[in-house]
Amino acid sequence: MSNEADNPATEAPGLPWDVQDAPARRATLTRILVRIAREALQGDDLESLLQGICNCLVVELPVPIASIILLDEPATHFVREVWAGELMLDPQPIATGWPVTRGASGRCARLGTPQLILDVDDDPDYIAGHPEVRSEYLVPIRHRQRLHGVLNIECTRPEFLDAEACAVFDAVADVVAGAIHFARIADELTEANHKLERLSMSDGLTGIANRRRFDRQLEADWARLARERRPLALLIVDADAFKPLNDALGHLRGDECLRELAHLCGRFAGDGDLVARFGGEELVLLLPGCELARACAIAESLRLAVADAAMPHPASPVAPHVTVSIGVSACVPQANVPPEWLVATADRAMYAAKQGGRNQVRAADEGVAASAAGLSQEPPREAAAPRR
Ligand SMILES: Nc1nc2c(ncn2[C@@H]2O[C@H](COP(=O)(O)OP(=O)(O)OP(=O)(O)O)[C@@H](O)[C@H]2O)c(=O)[nH]1
Repeated sequence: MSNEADNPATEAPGLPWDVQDAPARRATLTRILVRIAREALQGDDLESLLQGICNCLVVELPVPIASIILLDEPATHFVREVWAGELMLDPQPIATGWPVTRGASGRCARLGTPQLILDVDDDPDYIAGHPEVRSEYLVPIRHRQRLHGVLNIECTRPEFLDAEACAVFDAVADVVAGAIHFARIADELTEANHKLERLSMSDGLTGIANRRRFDRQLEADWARLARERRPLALLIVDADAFKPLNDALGHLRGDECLRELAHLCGRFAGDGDLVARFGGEELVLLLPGCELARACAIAESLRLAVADAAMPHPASPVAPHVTVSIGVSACVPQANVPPEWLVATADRAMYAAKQGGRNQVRAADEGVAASAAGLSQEPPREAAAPRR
């Protein structure tokens, strides 16, 4: 439920309404329509737009309560109410979900037709919201086939709800329906954009981050850790003899193997770390705050975990199961060195692991063995050229 504390409508109940003065009535109703159309076109967001419409109705007409009650998607419950005026009913029921089996508003939603109640005392479904209300008009807010809610107008003067006034409220409900429809389209577009953004950052085969996401994360972590003067480590994990695996067992089995490798890598990534598919059969782990010795230990544990998974590889020159070669690099980033330095050095280490016979971990800096901790943690002033 929504109502602004400083809502002008609550201070200005309906203006005098002369039933005899037809031209004046018509002028007022026309003015309302124009104002409401303007509100619908210019509202910043749906909530303030609906509030503006309710305020307008209460300020201009002998209407102590005007509300717009919105339905959930299957149209079985009212879930939100925007109102103006002097509502004396506890707003809580709507906030917790008001079924359409209750009240005159519920009847309007169920039947999908306007409900004109000329004497609220005679209506078995009417639930009092204000002691002076004598009549009520409820209009479904519908855009094409979709029912969005109900416009509720409560009056102190029964004669006010004549055919002309009801026709104006029907038009108001149409304007509200259009505004809700376009606001929901805008919400759906925003959601679709977020989904696209997520998709454009993930790898379709394995579901982990893709190269684009890795590049962004590397750049961001590099800049942040340069400021914090903390290390950043990178593991490049390359499946051994993957072409022979594909040739022997088929590409689908190769795909499955990549998914399993991605899953295994994920087991070694903590909060703030990133596992990504770098390309082809190469995966990467980016480990902010991690020094070379610890990164090498993680790489060794990962290598053993892959061996333990015992994925069959009948064509491997290394073992009867799938194995990986891992290159590790780590440094305290420097702002004047590009982050590609980390990739290039880890890549060279991975290449050294391949040259050394595969199924092993090598650390950066001339392919020194993984167990050799305490390597230089400072990147050179100029980035080494990437291998590819
Ligand atoms: N099934 C499958 N295979 C892929 C995918 N991406 C790349 N590959 C294959 O991975 C293989 C990589 O082969 P190479 O670069 O020659 O390396 P390798 O056979 O793994 O040999 P080493 O790396 O030297 O151990 C190629 O045959 C690619 O077709 C993928 O998404 N699915």
